[in-house]
Amino acid sequence: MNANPVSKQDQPRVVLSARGLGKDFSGFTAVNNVDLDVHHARIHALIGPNGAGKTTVFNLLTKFLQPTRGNITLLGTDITSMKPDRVARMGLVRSFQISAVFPHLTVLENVRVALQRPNNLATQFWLPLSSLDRLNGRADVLIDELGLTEYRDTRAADLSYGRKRVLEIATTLALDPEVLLLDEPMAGMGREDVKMVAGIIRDVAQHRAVLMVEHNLSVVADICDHVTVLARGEIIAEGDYRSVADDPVVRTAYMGSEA
Ligand SMILES: Nc1ncnc2c1ncn2[C@@H]1O[C@H](COP(=O)(O)OP(=O)(O)OP(=O)(O)O)[C@@H](O)[C@H]1O
Repeated sequence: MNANPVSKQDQPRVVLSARGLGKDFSGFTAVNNVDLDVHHARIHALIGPNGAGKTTVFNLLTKFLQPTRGNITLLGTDITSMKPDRVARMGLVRSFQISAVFPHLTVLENVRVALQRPNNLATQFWLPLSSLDRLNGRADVLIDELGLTEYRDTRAADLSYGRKRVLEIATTLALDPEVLLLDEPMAGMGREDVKMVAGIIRDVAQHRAVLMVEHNLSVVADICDHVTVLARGEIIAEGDYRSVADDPVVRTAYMGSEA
């Protein structure tokens, strides 16, 4: 598999897949028989009512949890028994709901710190910050890509909540992932921020796969190419948003919930 950006005309290729994925917690089956194919340059949503098993699936894919059953393949390699850090280095990176940015550093400094990691500078803490100047070029490209140029020298603490989330996505992209997992990227955001972050995710997905858990179904309808619906740990429907939203099985599963 190559890691080069692929133009939109190219056939979407599967970069992450799961087969027969399952997880039991002391006899309770939280996830069962989940098959998933995540494609390059597509946004794939994982939705479902509370307790459906979405977070557990994320934890299984990123290897924070070991599956009870099934297997997971990333870029053609079986990662079922791998440790999370190795999986992240292979290109499967998760952006956490709780922002992982340093509040007292500027946008530029935060992105530079994130860029140290793939450059193996992370252990060289004694280096002065100025020695990271050579990372400025790449940092600026990333900052520009995510629409943060005008906030380059703003401390993360002074950004709006939405921009903080974008900065957090920028630090995740510093690892140049092939697959980006976003855990409720719109959680707690106002309408304008939701619109802005949705646009950013769409841009980001031009060159990589995005799998996101999202409760905001209008965002899912707007930006997601493919939707998988989980209920009680199992897939009950999948397809484009319209087809799953019209599915009576999905409507029943969401009854009394947000749909
Ligand atoms: N470590 C655990 N031990 C026992 N049960 C667990 C554990 N983690 C999750 N569960 C159970 O597994 C089921 C699925 O939980 P999960 O958090 O994956 O759902 P979810 O779809 O992400 O829910 P939400 O939308 O509310 O975040 C729930 O019934 C939950 O209580």
